[in-house]
Amino acid sequence: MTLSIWRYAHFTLAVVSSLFLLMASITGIILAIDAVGQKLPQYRVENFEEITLSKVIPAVKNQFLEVNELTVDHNQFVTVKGLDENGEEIEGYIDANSGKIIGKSEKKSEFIQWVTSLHRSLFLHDTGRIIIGINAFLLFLIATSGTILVIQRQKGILRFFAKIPNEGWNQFLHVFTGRWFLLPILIISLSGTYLTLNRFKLFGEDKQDHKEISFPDKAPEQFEINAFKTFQNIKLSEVQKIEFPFTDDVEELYTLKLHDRELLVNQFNGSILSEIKYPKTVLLEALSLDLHTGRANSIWAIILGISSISILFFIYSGFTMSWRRMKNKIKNQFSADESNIIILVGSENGSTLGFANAIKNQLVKFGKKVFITEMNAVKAFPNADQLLIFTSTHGLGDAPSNATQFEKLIGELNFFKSIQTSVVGFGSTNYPDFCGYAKKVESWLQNQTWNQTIIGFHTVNDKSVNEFVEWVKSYNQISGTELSTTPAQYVNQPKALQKFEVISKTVVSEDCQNYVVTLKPSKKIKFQSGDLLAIYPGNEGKERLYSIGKVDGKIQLVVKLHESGLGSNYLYQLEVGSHFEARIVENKSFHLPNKNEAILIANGTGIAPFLGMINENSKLLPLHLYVGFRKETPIVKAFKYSLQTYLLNKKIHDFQFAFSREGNHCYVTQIVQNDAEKIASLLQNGGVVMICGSLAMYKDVIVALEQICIEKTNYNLAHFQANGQILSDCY
Ligand SMILES: Cc1cc2nc3c(=O)[nH]c(=O)nc-3n(C[C@H](O)[C@H](O)[C@H](O)COP(=O)(O)O)c2cc1C
Repeated sequence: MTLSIWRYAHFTLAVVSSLFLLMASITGIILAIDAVGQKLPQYRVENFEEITLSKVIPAVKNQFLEVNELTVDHNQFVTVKGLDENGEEIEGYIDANSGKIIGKSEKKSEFIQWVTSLHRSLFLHDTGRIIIGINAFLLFLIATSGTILVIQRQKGILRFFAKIPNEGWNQFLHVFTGRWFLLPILIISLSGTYLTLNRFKLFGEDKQDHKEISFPDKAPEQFEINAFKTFQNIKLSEVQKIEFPFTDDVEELYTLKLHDRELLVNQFNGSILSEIKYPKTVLLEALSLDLHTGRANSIWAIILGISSISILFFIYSGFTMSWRRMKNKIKNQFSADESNIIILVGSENGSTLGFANAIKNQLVKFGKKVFITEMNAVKAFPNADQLLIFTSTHGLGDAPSNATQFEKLIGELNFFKSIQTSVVGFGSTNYPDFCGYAKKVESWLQNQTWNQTIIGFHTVNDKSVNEFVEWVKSYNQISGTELSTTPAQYVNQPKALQKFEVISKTVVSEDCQNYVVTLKPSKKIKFQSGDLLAIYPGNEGKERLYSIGKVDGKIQLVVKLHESGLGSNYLYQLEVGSHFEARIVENKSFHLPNKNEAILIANGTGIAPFLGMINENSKLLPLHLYVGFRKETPIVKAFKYSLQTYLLNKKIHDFQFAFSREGNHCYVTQIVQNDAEKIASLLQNGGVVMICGSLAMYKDVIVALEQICIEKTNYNLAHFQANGQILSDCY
């Protein structure tokens, strides 16, 4: 809970100030580069730190007819203003040892002036300065709340720089840069805030005036300037500016503006006539300017520039993470009180909620009354029969922030009837206590009188969809539901889409609603038969997946046109030659193992990946295809025709068709059963069985295979499943 408060604070502050921070970072990078660039022409003298005014002032006076002022800038370059021997006005950098001009003083370019003005005040004068000042302070708060989040995440200040487990590129980037750039960002934000406050004199101004000086009527004797004690004691490095006396009038003085004080010095004997010390606010302002602009030190200027770049990274990675978190929201079609299945979710960053939502949506489609909520909202749901708990682990074996109250609440509640439960732990083996919190949840449930565990504790490492599908399969078996066991169904984050061209498409008939569509990716991409093509029809963000057969390097899909099918209608209405966007989803668990004999079992459109696998079988592995259709329609005849060609090329060893409405009047399960001996020996010799098509067919085939295993091998089907010899992609 506390974590959430800091996270909300961090996020809200970032949202409020992001546009300003974006502008301030980009202009800050430019100004940092300028600050480094300014130091490149070297007008700084070697002995800058040692040389005193008793050397510099006579040297300068020697070179010019008249000297008005001498300034020393933050680059330690000395500029003189005055008149040359010809009485011409002159302004330039000098060598402080000789007083000679060594370079022309240059004004800042218009571009840099423009950027500076945007950075400081958004061209809005005082109003702009206030806005920028507020944002500098917000940056300070963001950095502070971010530090607290890193400390909480790393479990203590002492572990601040401990290894960051890999939780995705964005999170890694955010935490990594956060730890290294925290200090410069705090300095940038505090100095920026101070400069604004000081500009509006919010710290008061206790600047003194010089005291009244009484001058003699007659000018005293002129001593040698290099003998002035005052000038001998002041180094050039202490000076900001020297204003020279205009004439040899007795009231004309040297005004020495040093870093910490201002002196009025007698031009005849060097005595100090008045001295005022600058107030602390002025000293702090100079320090803030040095720290905020990097003007005094090029290494610091480079650090400031890199820190500004890091702020851009923060904005990008922070918003990407938050978007992912928010994307997986809780939405319910049924109320808590009317629902029979309750899904409780413990999730910090939203990925577990993504898995839970995928299950909820499917169960609702199958007509179940399901309610999904966070674990902290657990209660004695009046109509609940089943409690599915999906939880991640955070900290070091701790609860995610929306599950922190669960232990207390579950200890207090009673359903007064038996409730079926199943716990799935989401975690990462990068952490010492893998799924530690989920394990605790499982043990708390075991202590409840009402608990009836229906599936043993399952874990999912690193958001692995394949591991999650194992739980889905167990759930399907126990509950009799037909939730999708296609891993890609649970992939949470759609990646960048690619363009595909429609190369050819067959037409459907009254007899046959299946059609074949061939596609070519616009750019070269890697894919293979058994992968999936995800399409997004109707711009509604809905995803539809189709099994790919790679035939002659192109994507071949076999699709059944459903009357109100979103995906099948979308693909069917695409013209040959037109383009559309989709993405390939790698489906490693349904790739043809490239050294084994294989039995391929399909019904209907499930033939698609197998046609591709056979086409690609350049190693001439012995492949046996069993496929079921209703009737021998023209499209099925075309499949048969190409299979006969593959037979001649030895790309397939044999194939059998089952027709449920004509011919041999049987289902594919039956032709599988007929070949029990062959299947048993293939499995015992390490071969694989791949199944693609409807879930109903899958269930029947699995029963048939179970029987074959028991009767004809020394093992049950689970043995071959565990060996990775039974692969499926059914829907
Ligand atoms: C700060 C932090 C601490 C974590 N601690 C653990 C842990 O102790 N044990 C574990 O198995 N996984 C740990 N994880 C991994 C997460 O549980 C895992 O990535 C999970 O899939 C995240 O789910 P969520 O996005 O729903 O929060 C941690 C992750 C983070 C970011």
